[in-house]
Amino acid sequence: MASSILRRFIPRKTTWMYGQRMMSSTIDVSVDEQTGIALMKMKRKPVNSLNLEFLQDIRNTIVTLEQNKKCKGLILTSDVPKIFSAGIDILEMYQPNEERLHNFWRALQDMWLQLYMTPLATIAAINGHSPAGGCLISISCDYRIMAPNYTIGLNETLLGIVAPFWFKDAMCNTVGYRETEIALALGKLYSTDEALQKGLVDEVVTSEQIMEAAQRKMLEYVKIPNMARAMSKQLMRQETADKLCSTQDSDVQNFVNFCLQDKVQQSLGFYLEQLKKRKSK
Ligand SMILES: CCCCCCCCCC/C=C\CC(=O)SCCNC(=O)CCNC(=O)[C@H](O)C(C)(C)COP(=O)(O)OP(=O)(O)OC[C@H]1O[C@@H](n2cnc3c(N)ncnc32)[C@H](O)[C@@H]1OP(=O)(O)O
Repeated sequence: MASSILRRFIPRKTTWMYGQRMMSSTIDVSVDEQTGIALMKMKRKPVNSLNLEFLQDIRNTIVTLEQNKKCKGLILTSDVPKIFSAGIDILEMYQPNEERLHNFWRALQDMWLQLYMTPLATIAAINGHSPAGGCLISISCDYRIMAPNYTIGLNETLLGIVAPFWFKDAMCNTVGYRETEIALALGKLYSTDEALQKGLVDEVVTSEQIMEAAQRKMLEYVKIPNMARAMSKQLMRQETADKLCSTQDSDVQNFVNFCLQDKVQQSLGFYLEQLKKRKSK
């Protein structure tokens, strides 16, 4: 179902398959062939930040699962305690190599298109903080369950950068225009309870219960006739995905030009320093 545009790029082969288990250095995947449910655990320490290779691994894994006739649903979670994903690896944007910067953004676009449009049912079990790119992964799933006392949101403006239009579109599709407008301007990181109240997540359960809750909800999804469920998702999402598909090259160029600006580099450097200082306090 994912359009042929989404399949233009052959992902790197860094994921190994052993029976129903797939492994890479940053991802652990198992598939329960009885239920048709796959579990993907992100494990890029220390904070599951999204660098080029990790993004390629995530996409590669989704493609492989889509090709597995027995797999119908995918639960995405983190193996890193208290952090779902810290979003983009800021070191990819700070003092970058220009060619790698191009490839990095392309990999982010491709991962997003694959996840957003996958015919698999997807549930994010958000068992830790989920800022920026972590929030994007969450809102690209069909359903979100979050554990208490964490934060989630598109906080890009706090770093002196801007969420691209497709982050904005995915957010708008989840919480609506006005809430997105406020969230983006303020770089708002929602607490779990606020996120539930605004519809950014669908359910809150304790960390101990989150996997069971995700499995339970996923069984509901995979019970629905596959094609009808996948086509209803396409109906809701294709327009948003097409907007990026038709402008991928210019979006890469805009991102690269934006990142290379002195002001943006200064902001990123300052933000990285703050992160380190916060740690030493
Ligand atoms: C015309 C317009 C064109 C369009 C332009 C587009 C512009 C770009 C758009 C970019 C889109 C998305 C952006 C992002 O995703 S940016 C990333 C945003 N993420 C964050 O702000 C999260 C920052 N991190 C934290 O808040 C915390 O680390 C945490 C996740 C809450 C975890 O806290 P912790 O106390 O458990 O761990 P901490 O000690 O802070 O971190 C451990 C080490 O990890 C480093 N680190 C944390 N986050 C990142 C990251 N995102 N990238 C790289 N490195 C990160 C941190 O510095 C520590 O490192 P060290 O051990 O000190 O070396």
